[in-house]
Amino acid sequence: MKYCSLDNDAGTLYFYFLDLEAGQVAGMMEYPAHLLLDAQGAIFGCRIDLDDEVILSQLELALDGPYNWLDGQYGHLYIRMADEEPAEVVDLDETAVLDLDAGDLVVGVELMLPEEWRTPERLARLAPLLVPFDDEPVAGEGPVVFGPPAIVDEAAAEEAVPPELAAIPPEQWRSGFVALVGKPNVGKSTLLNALLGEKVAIVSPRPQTTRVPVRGILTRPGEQIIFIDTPGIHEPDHRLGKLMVELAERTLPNADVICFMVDISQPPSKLDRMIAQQVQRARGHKLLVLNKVDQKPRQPGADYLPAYRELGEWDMEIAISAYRRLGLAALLSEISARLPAGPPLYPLDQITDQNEQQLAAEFVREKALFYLQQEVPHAIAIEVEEWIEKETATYIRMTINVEKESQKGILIGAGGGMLKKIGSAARSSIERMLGRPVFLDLWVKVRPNWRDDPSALGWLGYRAKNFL
Ligand SMILES: Nc1nc2c(ncn2[C@@H]2O[C@H](COP(=O)(O)OP(=O)(O)OP(=O)(O)O)[C@@H](O)[C@H]2O)c(=O)[nH]1
Repeated sequence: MKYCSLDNDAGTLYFYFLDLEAGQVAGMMEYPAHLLLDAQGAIFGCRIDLDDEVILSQLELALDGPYNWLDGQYGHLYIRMADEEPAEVVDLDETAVLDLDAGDLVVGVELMLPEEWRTPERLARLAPLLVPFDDEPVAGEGPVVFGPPAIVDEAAAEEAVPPELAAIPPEQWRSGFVALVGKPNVGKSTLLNALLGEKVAIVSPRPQTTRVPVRGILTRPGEQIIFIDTPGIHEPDHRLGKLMVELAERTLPNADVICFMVDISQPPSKLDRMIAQQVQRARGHKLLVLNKVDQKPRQPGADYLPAYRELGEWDMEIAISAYRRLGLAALLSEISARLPAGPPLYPLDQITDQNEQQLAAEFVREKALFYLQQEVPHAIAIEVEEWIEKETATYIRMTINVEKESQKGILIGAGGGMLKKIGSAARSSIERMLGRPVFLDLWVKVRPNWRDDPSALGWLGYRAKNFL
């Protein structure tokens, strides 16, 4: 836990897991909560009873504290000031709210605390982390007001282009394309989402998550940066892989700035060397982006920076953690300084080139990548068959294509359990995106060998011309 804060008017106790800035909370989930009390009756933490809609990777920050832990058997998340057994566990009548950022990470917890629990004695154990509650937060200065989740405001936000942007004449703008390239799994999609503050690209711990280029558009006064998150460049072993690599490579010639992303916690590999050479041949400005600085080097004490530097000539090198949002302002200002003059290329309020249906299908693939092992999630392609806006919910029917009967069995799982798990996690992400309830109907079909079948790739939308 990084801070806590008490809003006495609302009767809410906040636990924060990182330095939040206003507007960073994009979604919420609610779960039963309990207070953990010591022998003096002081609160030293809480227990939140999760279900399997919350997936482990969402809890990375919440579990970062030295005494926080997840009892996986029961889904109990403990947020604690010390490693001690509670003298008493008190049920709270109101559910706790988990605050999620745009990447679906749990960044804070809100507990509705009845007045008798808001006394200095009850809060004494939290005092070292307690900062004053501030309803006019200053960016970077600690606690924020957790306003309504972003989805509530989405419709209004979509309509309104801030007048200060609309008033800037086209000749005063700068705009350009910024390619995020690198081998699989270095954090390109995580960086895109972090820079935009919205989830437009799915992320998973498995390589080759991104299949086609995804554009994310960042518009600030006088400048529009169009980021292109590319599939990780790798040695392909089927037609889909070849297309992924081709699409990634084709973004290089037209990019004004190329961010060559590497994982600084590991030494450069053959793939890093090969991609660096391709980047060197491109005309755009070349930034060496060293991601995952938060992670310890693979060999204790090793410094891989000189080896990465040697891979080419770089305009600039920048160390970041996309995951922890470190170094992003510096990266943005380096990109910004290299943008050519030119009018905005996309509408000022557009943030991605993907529509809601494509994103919804990607959320299903993301959850499959998370829950399924080995090759199965890579053999998945998703089609949206039906999308109907009903009065109380959006009805969505999707088909999940796999390549083999055995994969179908694994995807469905015993008693349908796996499909249910994937569906329920995906539904919750889609609901957050749409800001309304969703009924998600998932079907599974076997399409033998679709990743090597040109016509199947075509009708599944994996065609080069769709992305040029
Ligand atoms: N520790 C740490 N992990 C990170 C960081 N950035 C990304 N990751 C993790 O690295 C994994 C891969 O991230 P992605 O953003 O999917 O990587 P990618 O480069 O887009 O991957 P492909 O789609 O395979 O090309 C995920 O588990 C991320 O959570 C970081 O700064 N620090």
